[in-house]
Amino acid sequence: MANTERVLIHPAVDNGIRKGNPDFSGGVLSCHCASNPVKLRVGAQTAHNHVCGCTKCWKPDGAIFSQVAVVSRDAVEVLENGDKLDIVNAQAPIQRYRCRDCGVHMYGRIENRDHPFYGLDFVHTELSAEEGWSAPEFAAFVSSVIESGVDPSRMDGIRGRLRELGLHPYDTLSPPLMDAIATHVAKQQATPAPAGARQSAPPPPQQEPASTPPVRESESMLTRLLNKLFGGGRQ
Ligand SMILES: N[C@@H](CCC(=O)N[C@@H](CS)C(=O)NCC(=O)O)C(=O)O
Ligand SMILES: [Zn+2]
Repeated sequence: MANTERVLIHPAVDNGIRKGNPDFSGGVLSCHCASNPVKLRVGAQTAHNHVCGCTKCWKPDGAIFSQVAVVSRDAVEVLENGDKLDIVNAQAPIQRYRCRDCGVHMYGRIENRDHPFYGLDFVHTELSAEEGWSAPEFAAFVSSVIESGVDPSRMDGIRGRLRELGLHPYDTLSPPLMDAIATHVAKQQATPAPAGARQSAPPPPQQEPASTPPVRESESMLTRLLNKLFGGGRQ
């Protein structure tokens, strides 16, 4: 059993996860500036809150993970000091708006209408004083923390701590979100499913190795899907 003592994930979850309030209807997020903070109204409850280990999502000082949720873009409104916002990377699938003074990311927006998550903005609800925001449900892009400098030898402890907290660790997104993405991409491409995939029952065991899809082919399909969604140059 890996030692999960002193493994810090994110301040919002390290002391246990607070339940969300289903009747909660939003609040105001502020950046970390002591004067003239950027303020953002998020006028609805968030969904799919999770911790993310990727290098792109904003993390508070000392945290290995970010905490990030989605909300309809219609519910997001910059209230004050919006002139301090810069886009971190205008080419990224998610355009993250950051306060140029304190570095806090206020929201991430997708402008590509073909993206499966178009219409949803990404927000860090810990930036709000209100309580009742949807609780984090899982951990995404866990292996990616290594890209931020975490020693690979710590991964068992980190995954163990996430499980203790009830945040199942995934190296991309959770299965429901990956399924939603794949469904969107399949509809967009209108690719006819292979005959075997259309069967409702599993096909009988194959005798001929040649009838199994070649590994390289299925790898490249997955790679194309991941690149389309998250950008980057996966091989
Ligand atoms: N291993 C990469 C993963 C980056 C990644 O794909 N992040 C996901 C989760 S936030 C994404 O949707 N990225 C799109 C973007 O950053 O615009 C990293 O850590 O930088
Ligand atoms: Zn992320």
